[in-house]
Amino acid sequence: MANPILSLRGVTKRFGGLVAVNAMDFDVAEREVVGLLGPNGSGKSTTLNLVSGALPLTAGNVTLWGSQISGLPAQTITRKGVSRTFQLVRLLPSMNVRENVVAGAVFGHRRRWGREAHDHAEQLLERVGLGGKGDLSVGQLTYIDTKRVELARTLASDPKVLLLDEWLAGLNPTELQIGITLIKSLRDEGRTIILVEHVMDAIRSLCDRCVVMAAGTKIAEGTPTDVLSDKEVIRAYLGDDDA
Ligand SMILES: Nc1ncnc2c1ncn2[C@@H]1O[C@H](COP(=O)(O)OP(=O)(O)OP(=O)(O)O)[C@@H](O)[C@H]1O
Repeated sequence: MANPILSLRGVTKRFGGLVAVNAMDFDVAEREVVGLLGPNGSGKSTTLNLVSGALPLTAGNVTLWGSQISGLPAQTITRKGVSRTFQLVRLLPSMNVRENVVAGAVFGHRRRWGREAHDHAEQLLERVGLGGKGDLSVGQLTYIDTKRVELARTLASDPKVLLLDEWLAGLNPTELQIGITLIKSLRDEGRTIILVEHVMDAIRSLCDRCVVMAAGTKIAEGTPTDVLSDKEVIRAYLGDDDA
């Protein structure tokens, strides 16, 4: 791929005797939406953790615009423009919606304080469809709205590369459509997105390309239609007994 924004080469993570991520290689182009797929335990979240710097690599490297980011502290990687959401929404229940977003903004490449932080949080809330809800306590929010707060926090650092870890999981069909539209709009404003996702409708309508993992290893890469009809992918999802 010419000029990828993000590249993984030989990315490997061992936990004791377990190779959770095994020599993963793939590139992501600017403004591309790439789905990271695979059965439970195949190493998808760990791969996101290696890219975001939440976990150190055992081997290999990750580059952003050609310069190595693996090995840097997670906050530095965030400041360089790579930011992630978490599978379990991590909001602070003692803070209101706006304060939760401001708390997330502390790690951005530009730090903001006081009025500026407040106004920036309002813009982010507007951006994710929560305009006017900044004063609510997070306990008053619907499920999709907690996901929106999580997304607003992640957007606070204005990431070029956004890593979404099952951000659409648990949404009802109506919310899912809203969520898909929101992710598309983030791509349309110039962001590059890697998403770990199990919801096939979302994968088909969002992803330009998918990388499929099984037992830590990349087993397929291509368009959603191609990988979802790939024999090895089907076997990995169904398990050997059913193939
Ligand atoms: N901190 C850790 N210590 C030890 N083993 C871990 C750790 N994190 C993940 N693993 C193991 O690594 C493997 C890959 O896990 P990972 O969470 O990356 O898979 P996944 O594809 O994201 O799964 P899911 O779809 O269920 O979220 C699993 O066997 C898991 O038990």
